Amino acid sequence: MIRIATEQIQSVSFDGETLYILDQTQLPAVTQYLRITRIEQCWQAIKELKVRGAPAIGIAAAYGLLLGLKDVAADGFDDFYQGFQEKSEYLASSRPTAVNLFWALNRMHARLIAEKEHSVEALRAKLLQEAHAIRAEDEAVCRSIGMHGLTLLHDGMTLLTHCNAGAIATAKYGTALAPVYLAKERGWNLKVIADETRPLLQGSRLTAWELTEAGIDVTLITDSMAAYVMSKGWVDAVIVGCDRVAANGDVANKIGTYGVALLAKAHCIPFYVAAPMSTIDMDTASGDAIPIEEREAGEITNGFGVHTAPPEVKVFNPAFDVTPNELISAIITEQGIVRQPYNETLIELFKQGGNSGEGTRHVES
Ligand SMILES: CSC[C@H]1O[C@H](OP(=O)(O)O)[C@H](O)[C@@H]1O
Repeated sequence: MIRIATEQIQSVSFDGETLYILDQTQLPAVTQYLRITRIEQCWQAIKELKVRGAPAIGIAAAYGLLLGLKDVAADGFDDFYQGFQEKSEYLASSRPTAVNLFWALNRMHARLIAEKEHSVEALRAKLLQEAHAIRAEDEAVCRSIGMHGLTLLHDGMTLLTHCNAGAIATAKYGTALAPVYLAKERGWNLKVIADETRPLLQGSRLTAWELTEAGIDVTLITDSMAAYVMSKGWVDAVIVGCDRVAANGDVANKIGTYGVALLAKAHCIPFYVAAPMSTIDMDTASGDAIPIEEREAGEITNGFGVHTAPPEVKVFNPAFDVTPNELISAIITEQGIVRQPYNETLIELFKQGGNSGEGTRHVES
């Protein structure tokens, strides 16, 4: 195994010509970066979870759009805009649940419209600026989520998390794991219990890897052990990421999150969701309107190349589930922490200047 400090890792970066993506399907055994020069490669990397995690998907899509626009030979705005629409809608078809994909594409669209008086050459430069801004802001957003998250925690706590909402799912720090990284900076000793998170094992392959690399105390468990460790009193709080927060506070996150939330409720354990404002979708009223991605059967019947079920067996493989807002103790955002009633507190948050991308809805999930 190649051991490098996680702070050196950049899940997504762009040098103006090439998009570099940390291939998360190869972790933890191999740390390798994909060199992406075509929009089709970006689409495939998102679809196959080579780049994954709502913020990282949005950042990759913003850069992937720039790669696609290299194929758009346009002298005037109208031709360029048509090409932009086509490339944006193509990227929007890669995965349906993580709203950051659409938020990032909408934000690039808003910048294009705002700058429409400029030449096509200038527009390309301004869209590159916007994509870099999306990435740079995400790093600051995640650090701020970490700072706010720390106000809910104290030294010596043990947190249970599900899936991976860590540094590699974002520009840096992560969302759910941001408080863990900042706690280490502060000299605290937080412990993490990580669900392996079937079927794609983001917890064992990614969270356990990230935290081990960072020298943070992490214990890996199977998803089915979460109830037992809670019953033993070993979990002080649960903290997870999200892929889309509806306007009423319902949260779509990796499959299995809903069950963890029910377990936390049963054991009177706080259940926190770390959510960048870019993942809060005020256009979606409640969780039942969030599109849930269904993925191929092979991820379950022969995950990682090992046949563990008859190949002809029927399979249901939703990649996400929805945790009803009443199971969520608090939502941690970069602008602060909100609690029930979420249908009111989330609106207040955006009135304070949230970055929802509303009003620029151009690609729909
Ligand atoms: C910081 S977003 C992390 C979020 O995204 C993951 O989904 P996937 O691995 O399919 O991209 C998971 O739901 C995480 O909580």
